[in-house]
Amino acid sequence: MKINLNPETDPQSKIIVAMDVPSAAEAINLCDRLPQVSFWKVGLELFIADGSTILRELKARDKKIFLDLKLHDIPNTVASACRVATKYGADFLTIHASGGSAMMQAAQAEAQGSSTQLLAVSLLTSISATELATDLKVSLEVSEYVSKLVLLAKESGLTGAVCSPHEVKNLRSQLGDDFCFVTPGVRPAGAAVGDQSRVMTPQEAIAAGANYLVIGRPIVAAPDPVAAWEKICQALT
Ligand SMILES: O=C(O)c1cc(=O)[nH]c(=O)n1[C@@H]1O[C@H](COP(=O)(O)O)[C@@H](O)[C@H]1O
Repeated sequence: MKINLNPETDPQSKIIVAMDVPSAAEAINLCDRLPQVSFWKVGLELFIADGSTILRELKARDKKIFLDLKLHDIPNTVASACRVATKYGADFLTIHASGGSAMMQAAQAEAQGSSTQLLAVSLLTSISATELATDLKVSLEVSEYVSKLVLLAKESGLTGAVCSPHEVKNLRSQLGDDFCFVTPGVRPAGAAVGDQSRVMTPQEAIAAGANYLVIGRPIVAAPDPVAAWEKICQALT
């Protein structure tokens, strides 16, 4: 486990591009079209299709890797999965905070001493305040619920979390500068929001205190991914 707080000032280094494509061949093509991207996220679709291939290729290209497996199971199962997943040498690996403290502690015990930092996923950025209340039957406000999950992650020994940019400012003031916040739910002005609910622009997310932004479709599904990437970088400088 290391605390990856991204002290670099270069705004490009704060963007993690989500490789949400169905095969290693497509992922490698994307990676080679965007050599400026230093940090890539491998999610469930790609990992299930071709996980070990793409992780090996990203390592060979000296890229940073966010392995987004969102593990959520009983403590023993998640700990065992973490033991195996950390062998890939990714920089970040996700588990769900809602799995509870015992699960997070067991996972952290496995990640400790590896080069992989665990991130606790709080409330998915696709979930709106209405869904939280009506579908999930949670009576707390979104910000309060996310705070509780992130504080539980910190108490369980984790040093980073995933949440929407909307919750970062408040959490940053509670947890200080030593905690790593990674925020999906990022949309450049005018981009399609799609299935995301709690979104902000890249500039707003950085201003709110995010260490890293996760951006997928606004780059990967753009007609010209290189132009989309450059436009986002320009907006951040
Ligand atoms: O853990 C994540 O990365 C994640 C957590 C979350 O709450 N919301 C969320 O969108 N993500 C991921 O971030 C990426 C966002 O992609 P776009 O909505 O296309 O920008 C996807 O790969 C999601 O799986």
